[in-house]
Amino acid sequence: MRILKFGGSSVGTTAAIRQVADIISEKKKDHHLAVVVSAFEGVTDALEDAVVKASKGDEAYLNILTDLEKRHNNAIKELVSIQNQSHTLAQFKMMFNELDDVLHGVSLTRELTDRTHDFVVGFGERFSAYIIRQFLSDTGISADYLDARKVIETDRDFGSARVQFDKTYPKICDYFSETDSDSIQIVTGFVASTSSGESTTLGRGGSDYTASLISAALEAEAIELWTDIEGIMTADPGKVKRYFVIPHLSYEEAMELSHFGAQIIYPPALQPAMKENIPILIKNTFKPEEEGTRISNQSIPGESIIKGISSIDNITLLTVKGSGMIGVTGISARLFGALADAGVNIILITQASSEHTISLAVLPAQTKVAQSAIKKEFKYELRDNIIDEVKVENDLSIVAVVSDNMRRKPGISGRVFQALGANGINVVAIAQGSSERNISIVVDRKNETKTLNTLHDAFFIANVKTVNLFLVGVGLIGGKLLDLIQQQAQKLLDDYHLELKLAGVSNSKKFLIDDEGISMVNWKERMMAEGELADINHFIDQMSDLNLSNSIFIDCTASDEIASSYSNVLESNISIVTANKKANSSSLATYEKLQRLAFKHNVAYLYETNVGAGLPVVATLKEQVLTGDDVMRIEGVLSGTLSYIFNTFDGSSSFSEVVRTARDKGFTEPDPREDLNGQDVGRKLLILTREAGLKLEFDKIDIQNMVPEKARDVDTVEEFFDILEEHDDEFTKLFEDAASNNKKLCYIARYENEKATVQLEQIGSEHPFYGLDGSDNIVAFKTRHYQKSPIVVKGPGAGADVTASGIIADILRISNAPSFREEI
Ligand SMILES: NC(=O)C1=CN([C@@H]2O[C@H](COP(=O)(O)OP(=O)(O)OC[C@H]3O[C@@H](n4cnc5c(N)ncnc54)[C@H](OP(=O)(O)O)[C@@H]3O)[C@@H](O)[C@H]2O)C=CC1
Ligand SMILES: N[C@@H](CC=O)C(=O)O
Ligand code: NA
Repeated sequence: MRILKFGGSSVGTTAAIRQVADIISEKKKDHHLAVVVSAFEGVTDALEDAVVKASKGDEAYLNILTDLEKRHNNAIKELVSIQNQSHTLAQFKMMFNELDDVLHGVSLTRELTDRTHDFVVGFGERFSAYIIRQFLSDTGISADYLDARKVIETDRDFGSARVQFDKTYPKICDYFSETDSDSIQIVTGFVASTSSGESTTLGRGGSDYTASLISAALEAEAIELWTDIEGIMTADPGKVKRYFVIPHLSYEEAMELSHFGAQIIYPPALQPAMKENIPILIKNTFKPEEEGTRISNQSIPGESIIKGISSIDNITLLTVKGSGMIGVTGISARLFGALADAGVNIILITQASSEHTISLAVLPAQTKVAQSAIKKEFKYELRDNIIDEVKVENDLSIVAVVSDNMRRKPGISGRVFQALGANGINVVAIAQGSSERNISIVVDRKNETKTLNTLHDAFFIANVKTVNLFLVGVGLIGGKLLDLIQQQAQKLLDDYHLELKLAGVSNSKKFLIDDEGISMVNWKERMMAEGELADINHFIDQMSDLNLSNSIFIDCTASDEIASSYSNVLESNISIVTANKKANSSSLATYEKLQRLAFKHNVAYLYETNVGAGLPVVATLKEQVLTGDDVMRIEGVLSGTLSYIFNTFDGSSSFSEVVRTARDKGFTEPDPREDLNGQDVGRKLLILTREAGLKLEFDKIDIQNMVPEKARDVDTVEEFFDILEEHDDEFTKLFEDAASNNKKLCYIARYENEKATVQLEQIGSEHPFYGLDGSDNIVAFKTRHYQKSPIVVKGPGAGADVTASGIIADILRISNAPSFREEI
């Protein structure tokens, strides 16, 4: 025998009922069936509303009745064959008159007892079971109507009646043994009766309870709960986009998950079935081909470590704390006793092993009651300061990670907290049941969704991890970055399960933020059409309000304004990758503050492309310093532009033409004067000295400016080029002077003995920088460990490709930084 139960939404429309009939006719080929049905969707609520209105003398209850009668009559007309319609309508009319009479009585007496209430709200199931039975018979499926009041007996505690198992089970067995086993019993869910035949109801999860009781009595092979969702999900689909259906859960896991918010089943209702080890299947009426979720004690091979992640959106944390609690027996007994007496439902408890604090989570509606119960119980301890005030923290959520498979398995909680830490999520409290089946984490309510997504990504490793990119500046470098990401997208997805999603984008005119993602192809059209006027503060506000896990802010501008907003980004627990050197080359205080903020908020602040574009210059130096080495000298050609210019300029074309070519090749700053005036190189040298642990300010660097005086203050780059042309001869002369000495020109940055200089030099063939080619950068670090032969990094140090790939490398460093994706 298999028990099928169809919930309200599965019988909500006549189309749905036809679907139910199809499922039954399919199932009956292989199994003996009994079918429990709920009231049509919304009917129980309408009955409740009607009886409450009637009890207040509100005549509107009559309208509700009329609507209910119409709805059921229409269903009969649509579903029941012509020859059986008048009979069914007549039977239905009799039931309906009974309801009408009771409500009329309630409206006259203005009195609503629990007993009457139970009687009225149970009509919905009687209506639906009756109609469905008739419909099935008409479609050739032999079916009987069973009013469960005949077989399920409860006590007389109307409103919250308890099932009398010793009476109920024999009644069910007797009834079924006497019925024709070829005929399917269509059973009213939710309703029961007392020994003297008065109607009662089974409370929350009522129809599940009916199915569960019948299955336990008949020792059924399984229960199928047919509903409008595909099963129990790994997480709430409203909060986690990449949820999926959990194929299998143990009874205990199902209970843990539903305790923490996954309200698909109501475990107490399924207790009779669980006790008998009867498997429970959750299936979708509208997608019967889907596997659904199976709840049983037999696990399936290859199950994931974590089964599901659920949450309670709004809780209050009460903390009782005080030195007087240490070593004193009976404190917690008194605390929980007092709360139980006050009817407070405690969702989570955590106690420090020092016994100094006990924290407990309750629903906000119970905060006041809980607080005053505690105050009353510990009146004297509070007066004598043995116990401090009861601390109340509002606007918190509990997120629970649930699985049997994490029992006795080390590393799970490590993985949980590593993932949370990597996303800047602060943990307010933690509890783990000794069953090790559940790790519960209390977080700020604003972080609930982020926490769910972070943990979901961290554990369901077969799934893809999404990194949300917020890109400001989509010129040469930013544009190339988007191109390269697109080119790499499939590989990153296939090999690393990594999706780089553009969640925000801005240029100097507009910005657009969309957590669903922005196409990297037509971002511009969309941003210009839908975006808001560019405003970095609004951009950052919206980005942090979204609070997406794995967010990275990328700066591909050369703007001071954007650079000065980094602290806001880091304070929002969002990592930064920047090609813009302005922040790191501003005051030392700012540089140090940003490092501190990144550390404090446990996010990354990476800027490899600040020096030598994609070349591993910053990382090399950083690692050297971390190992305890001291930097004695930094020397290098740090400008791709200037390297290109002086490697190419041989007098055959004019200097200004060579500069234009460098610009066209994408080597220069947005304004090439920043290269020629030495500022860009100065910034890079400054950044390197700071990475080396030296405390330098920009104005301490002696920089040779090669921009002709007249060209320094003109407004546009074109005007600059015009003036530069007028000075071509001066540069030709510089070249010729060097050539006559058998030397070449080289613009060198150097730090040694507390002196920092950036200047044009003549170097001979013996110099290690002499052989530089194209836009090559070279940097040599002479350190305590590398004195004789310095560490040298060399290669193309400017251009869109190398810079964009350097930015991607930083993004990947952040994305893969935590090792929680490795299978334990
Ligand atoms: N070229 C190279 O080889 C290397 C460059 N870099 C650095 O990369 C950065 C970008 O250079 P590049 O791509 O050539 O510059 P571009 O001038 O081509 O692009 C700059 C982008 O920033 C946008 N922008 C400017 N100000 C703002 C603002 N306030 N708010 C929002 N967006 C703004 C511009 O908007 P709009 O499109 O509206 O003008 C443009 O999209 C620079 O900091 C540079 O130093 C680093 C290493 C190597
Ligand atoms: N303009 C710069 C670009 C890299 O930072 C250069 O030429 O090196
Ligand atoms: Na670099």
